[in-house]
Amino acid sequence: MQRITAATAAPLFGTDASRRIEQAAAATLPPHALMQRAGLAVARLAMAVAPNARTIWIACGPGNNGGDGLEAAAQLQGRGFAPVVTRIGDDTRLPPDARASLQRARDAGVRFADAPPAHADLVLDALLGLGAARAPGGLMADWLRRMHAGPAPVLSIDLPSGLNADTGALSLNFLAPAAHRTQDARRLCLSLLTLKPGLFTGQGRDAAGELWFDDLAASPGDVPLTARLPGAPVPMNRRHATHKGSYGDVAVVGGAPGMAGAALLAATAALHGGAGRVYLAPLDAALPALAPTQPELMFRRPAALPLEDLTVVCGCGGGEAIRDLLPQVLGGSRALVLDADALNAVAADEALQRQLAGRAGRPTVLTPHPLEAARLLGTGTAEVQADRLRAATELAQRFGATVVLKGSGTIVAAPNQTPWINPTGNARLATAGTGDVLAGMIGAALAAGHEPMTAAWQAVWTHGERAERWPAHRPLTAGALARC
Ligand SMILES: NC(=O)C1=CN([C@@H]2O[C@H](COP(=O)(O)OP(=O)(O)OC[C@H]3O[C@@H](n4cnc5c(N)ncnc54)[C@H](OP(=O)(O)O)[C@@H]3O)[C@@H](O)[C@H]2O)[C@@H](O)CC1
Ligand SMILES: Nc1ncnc2c1ncn2[C@@H]1O[C@H](COP(=O)(O)OP(=O)(O)O)[C@@H](O)[C@H]1O
Ligand SMILES: [K+]
Repeated sequence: MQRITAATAAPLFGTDASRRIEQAAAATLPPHALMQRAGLAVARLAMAVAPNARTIWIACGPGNNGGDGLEAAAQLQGRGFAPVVTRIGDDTRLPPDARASLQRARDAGVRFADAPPAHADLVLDALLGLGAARAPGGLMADWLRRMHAGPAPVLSIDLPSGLNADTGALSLNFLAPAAHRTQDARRLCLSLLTLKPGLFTGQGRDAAGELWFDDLAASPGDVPLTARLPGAPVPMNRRHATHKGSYGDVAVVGGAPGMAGAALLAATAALHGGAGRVYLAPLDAALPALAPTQPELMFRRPAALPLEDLTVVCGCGGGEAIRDLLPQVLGGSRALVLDADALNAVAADEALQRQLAGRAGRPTVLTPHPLEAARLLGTGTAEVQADRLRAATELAQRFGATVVLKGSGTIVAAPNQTPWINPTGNARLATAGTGDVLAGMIGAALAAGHEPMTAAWQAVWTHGERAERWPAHRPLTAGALARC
């Protein structure tokens, strides 16, 4: 069993892939062995979380997720704990593994109750796992809301019940409204057999909490991955015999009147991200040609940039004015990061879309937030958020570019490659300008010579990790994030 952290590199398997792995593993093992391993893993983690627990409420559902809970109940009872099991479902329809575990729990003397105990020191959510087919309702919904509103830690078995393993969409939102979050009890999830993408994106991170993994000693074999966790980037090795030209030139094009700050943030981030030289080409011609707090930045007119030598970060604070420059930028830039207003302009113009797709082969990274992604796909934000992996992959395929779909569990996708899901970052990043900082950081990584997917995930990982390291009592600003 291992704790999953930001530094964990691991394959992720969606529902179908996880089921294939489970079937292959079960075929080589004695009957019920996998569920016994699952129950033991759950019991071990439960004992570590609440070693002095007097009452452990285990809420079991009608399928094999419930079976894992029953197996854990038997294990805990045998170790001197006092689990109380409440169950939903019809005994005659229990799958064989779960039925065997029900018998073991009964044989061990586990207490079964019709209603949850009035007080529990730990709760195990074994209601639904991979088989969640619709939103929990009735008694199941009541129990889920009750366990997540209470003071006891909640350990979800395999998945928080109702969380879609593929998308991270939560069919019953049992999370307290954001303003009440300081009162949340500890939340944990022990993912079994495989790690699932939905745990890392959408509502998955909030629903799961602290994440643990046990592979039940089963190998994924040759089942294709659905996505990956990247692990921590290895810092770039700067050789002594290098110079500023070795780390590439970034030019930021953006900053229409009233929005100069966005371009300045991106340029600052590119500089602090290690670019050899950074140019700032504001769209507001009235701007002074110097940023006094950032004298390293060199100001140029957009038309004077030698695009074919540059990594261009385009769009930050670009407003409407960016549209007229896009044909040149798309056609000429050696490497390109398209953000914000540049993405909106592309979304509104089919000629620009064709030009963007025509860059295939030249490094290109698009950094939409969900609304920008929705505009590019011609759909709505809710549809994008309902399946972030699919939205990012579809955009990457459509435009032949690397796509960074921002938000909790940022997705990095590229044509015909397994997507990455970024595990770092938090809601302190929900402040104006942090996206501009990310675009600048990706620009610096591209300019240093990383291929686009690597440049993107490394910058996204680092950007999120900076927010996690930021002291809890100090608000994070985009300017500070750019200078970390
Ligand atoms: N076999 C093994 O050895 C191992 C199995 N493992 C474990 O098995 C889990 C997968 O088990 P599973 O396939 O039985 O699915 P599960 O999540 O229990 O749910 C299916 C049941 O729920 C029902 N149902 C669905 N939605 C509902 C709703 N909203 N409200 C009410 N009911 C609802 C659905 O009914 P139906 O849709 O048919 O009406 C069906 O009865 C996996 O996540 C892992 O924990 C692993 O530990 C490895 C070892
Ligand atoms: N709740 C959150 N959890 C993790 N990352 C977040 C969260 N909110 C925002 N971010 C990150 O902050 C950045 C915001 O970018 P964006 O929406 O473009 O903002 P802006 O346009 O103000 O710069 C993205 O990298 C996004 O992934
Ligand atoms: K569960």
